[in-house]
This record gives sequence, C-alpha cells and structure tokens, in this order.
Amino acid sequence: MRLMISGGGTGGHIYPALALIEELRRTDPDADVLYVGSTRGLEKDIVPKNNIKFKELKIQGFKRSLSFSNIKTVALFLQSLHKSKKMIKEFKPDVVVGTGGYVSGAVVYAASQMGIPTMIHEQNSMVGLTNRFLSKHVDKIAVGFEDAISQFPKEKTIYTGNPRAQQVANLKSDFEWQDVGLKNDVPTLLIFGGSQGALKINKVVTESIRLFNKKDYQVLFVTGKKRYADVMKQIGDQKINDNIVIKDYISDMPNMLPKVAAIVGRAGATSLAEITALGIPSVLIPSPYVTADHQTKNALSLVKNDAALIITEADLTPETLIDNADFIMNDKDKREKMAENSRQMGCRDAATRVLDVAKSICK
Ligand SMILES: CC(=O)N[C@H]1[C@@H](OP(=O)(O)OP(=O)(O)OC[C@H]2O[C@@H](n3ccc(=O)[nH]c3=O)[C@H](O)[C@@H]2O)O[C@H](CO)[C@@H](O)[C@@H]1O
Repeated sequence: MRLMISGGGTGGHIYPALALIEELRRTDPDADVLYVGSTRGLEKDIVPKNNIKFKELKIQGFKRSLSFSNIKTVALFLQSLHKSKKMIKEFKPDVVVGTGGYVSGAVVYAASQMGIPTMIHEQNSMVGLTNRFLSKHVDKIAVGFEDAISQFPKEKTIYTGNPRAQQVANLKSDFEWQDVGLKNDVPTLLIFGGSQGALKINKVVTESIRLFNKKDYQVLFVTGKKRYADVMKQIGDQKINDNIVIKDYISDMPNMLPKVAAIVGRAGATSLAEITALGIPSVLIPSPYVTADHQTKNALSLVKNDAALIITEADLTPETLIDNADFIMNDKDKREKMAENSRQMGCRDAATRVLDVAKSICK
C-alpha cells in the first residue's frame, strides 16, 4: 500500500498516525509511507525520528474573532492545497488519511478533489474543526469514541478506537525507573499535561513539591518541552527529594506507561486511549480551553465507569491535587479496582480496525 498521512500540531493527532503506520509496516513490509506535517507542529521533530518520509506545509489556524491574520490563514491554506496536490501527483498514494490538525485539512481535501480515496480519524468525543470540514469530502470516518458517531454522516462513519491503544498494549516494555533516576520497587505517579504540558498543572505541581517530598510513592513530573525552564525557575531553591524527578518530555511513552502506577493529567483523547488500553488509574484535569469542552466529555466517560477521578482546572489546588493523588496512590486495592475498570474500556485492536477501513477504500 502507498499511504499518505497527515496529522499535526499536537501529540494527540501525531501518535495515532504513527501507530497506524507501525501497524501497516508490520502487516505489509513493502508499504510506502509519506507523512505530511506542518512547519510549526511537534510532528517535524517526532516523525523523522521514526524513520518515516516527511514533508512540510506552512499552515495556520483561524482566529475565532475577526482578524487580519485570518486573511493570511486563507492564503496559506490555498498555497498548501496547491503544494499537497503536487505531492499527491508525485507520491501517487492509494489512500490519504488525516488524523486531525489544520495541516490534515489541506492534504485530505486536496486528495478528495483529485478523486483519491480518503479517510479521517477523529480521536475525540466531540468533532474538531478540521474534521468537521473534511467529513463532507472524505470516503470514510473512523472515530475513537462511540459518542462521536452521531456528529458525522452515519453511512460512512465507523467506531474503531484510537490506533495508539493497540500500539501501547502490544509493546513489551524494558523500561526501568532507574533509567530516569527513580526506584524500581516503589509505585510511581506520572504527572503530565498532554503533549505540550499545561500551565496550571505545572504551577500547582511546583507549589506541591514540599508535600510530594514526604510521600511513600514516587513522582515523575513532565512539564512539556517549552515549559521546563519556567517550571525550574518557579521551583527555585525548593528542596526536591529523591522520590521526585522532573523531565521536559518523554520520547518513548509506550515503553514507560506499562510501569506507571497512576497518572495525573489532562484528558486528551490519545492519552485516554493509552490509559484504558493499559488499565491505568488516573486523576484527570480536563483542559477548559479546547473546542466544545471536549476533554471534559472525554474524561467523564472514564469517571462514569469508576476508572478515573476528575478535578476541574478551576478547583485545582495543591490540596485537591494531593488529596486525589493520595486517594489512588495510598490504597492499592482501590488502585487495582480502578485499573481494572479502566482496562475494560480499552480498545486494543484499534490500529488493525483503522487499517482495515483504509484498505477497504483503496481502489
Ligand atoms: C490542548 C489541545 O488541543 N489538546 C488536544 C490534543 O492534546 P494532546 O496533544 O495533549 O493529546 P493527548 O493528551 O491526547 O495525547 C498526548 C500524546 O503525547 C504523548 N506524550 C505526552 C507527553 C510526553 O512527554 N511524551 C509523549 O509522548 C502521550 O503519550 C500521548 O500519546 O489532542 C488530543 C487528541 O486529538 C485532544 O483530545 C486534546 O484536547
């Protein structure tokens, strides 16, 4: 198969695409893949490291208010459309797949205009801007949450789960906590605010260091690449005990996640697919800044099943953070029960399902 794939901006759109590519290469070693990303997103660092051909487009999103930059957005979109068509003519894909982010809007739309089979994957329970636009033009729509089906044309939409779930569930981890300076035999709480880190979570965690210092469990706190320096400045000369390690980014999350006892984090759809694939209990702090508050909806699907706890960003303080973290980390039975509930929700064959949909539309 010749697969052209595009997903950009944040990890939540990129990692499902990488998981799909991994599944394609596993089942079809002769497959040829071209990934098209944006010049500004995380994909330009992440994708080439995975030995995947990568091409870039310059593109940006619409501002919600009337703004001059929206004129530039339209110009960049038209330019990207033109470049995408050129790339498609050269690469000659059998199918073009979009996993979200503005860049996928141009690439998938260009392909649909040229009569190439197209599909999108929507990770969230609420459809995003780009996928809403593309849904009218593509042949198939794969969704990560059953709740999303009703927001798309019924006849071409199918529930598949999120390909990243299968990737993390199948990996044989050789990760050791000693690799990051922690102990192997102490339960570890992983704290991170999605693929880019979250300002409020970082602030409250830095204010909680004194309290985490005293815990019997360990904490790995991941700040997001661009936020690390600020966090270290905020921490200043506070004492950090051996049970806490701070990192800017984890490059190989699938290898680490199976060894994590619990997670405190945002409720991005791809993170939740990983959490449920592996059965990890979590404390979720949904981002209030995303389209249609979709992270709250994502989070509540786990909370309803007693697989996660939720703290709204407005209620997040060192006290609520520590109370919720302790609730999970200090009670092994509770943790195991939540882990099982979380595992029940996992969709561990999602990459196969998405690939099957892509194959079904190839000419
Ligand atoms: C602010 C924003 O727009 N967030 C959206 C974005 O989130 P975001 O990009 O944060 O996506 P998710 O939380 O869903 O996924 C994050 C991904 O990055 C990985 N990771 C994270 C940290 C790290 O150090 N290393 C690492 O590899 C995680 O393992 C996961 O695979 O896309 C998601 C999926 O469409 C949406 O649900 C989110 O609402």
